[in-house]
Amino acid sequence: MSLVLDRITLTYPDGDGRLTALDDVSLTVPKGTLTAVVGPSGSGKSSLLAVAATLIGPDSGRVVVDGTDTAGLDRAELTSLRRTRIGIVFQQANLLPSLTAAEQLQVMAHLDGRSPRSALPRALELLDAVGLHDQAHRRPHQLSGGQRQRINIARALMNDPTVLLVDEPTSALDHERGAAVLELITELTHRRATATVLVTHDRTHLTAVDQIAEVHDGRLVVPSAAA
Ligand SMILES: Nc1ncnc2c1ncn2[C@@H]1O[C@H](COP(=O)(O)OP(=O)(O)OP(=O)(O)O)[C@@H](O)[C@H]1O
Repeated sequence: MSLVLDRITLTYPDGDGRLTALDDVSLTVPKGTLTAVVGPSGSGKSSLLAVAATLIGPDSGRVVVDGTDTAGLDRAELTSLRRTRIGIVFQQANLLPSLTAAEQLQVMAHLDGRSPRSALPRALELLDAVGLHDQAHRRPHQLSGGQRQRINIARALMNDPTVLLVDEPTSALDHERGAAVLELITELTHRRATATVLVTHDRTHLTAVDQIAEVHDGRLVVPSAAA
């Protein structure tokens, strides 16, 4: 099992009291499978992703990434775990305007203390995997929204993560491009054997997911096998 959320409770300060964003949530995502997290606005989807990414520590419960219980790790170890085992795709691509597509990916290696030059072959391989091998030299303003989102996905895979967390990747895309990006995420999940969690409020493209986790008011309603 690559990602296990075990009885997670998360609260935020709310006036004099606390707001419960996640209430006893348990979810297991095996390698090579895709779990969609769906639910209305404010139900707790982003909170669940942030806890899975170890960006927020829960009030209680365990987050286990690739067999490692993250509760036992200090800040530096958590940073290292995030860099090496967890790929995160945020809603907006947040690409650096002055860098080419290949350089956006090479930066990830640089952050990890490796030389960008040595990371070029992997960057090109991943750009190829997301169908952008002929766009490696282009900068963000020369690319479409769908292409930018593909770079965003390729960048998250740069350090070969076991867990891939994706937040609303299709929200800035039209229907066709959204479907293509979801197809790509599904294919990469299988090919690269990542445990992938995809947060979305849009159920239209969810035909190929392995599991749908529905969140309502911070509770997981039905973790069920997808049709
Ligand atoms: N930093 C915060 N401080 C206080 N409350 C927060 C914070 N972040 C989220 N919340 C609250 O926690 C609950 C869950 O929010 P969350 O962002 O996880 O929902 P969501 O399902 O991702 O919503 P959306 O689909 O609108 O992005 C909401 O009631 C929200 O107002």
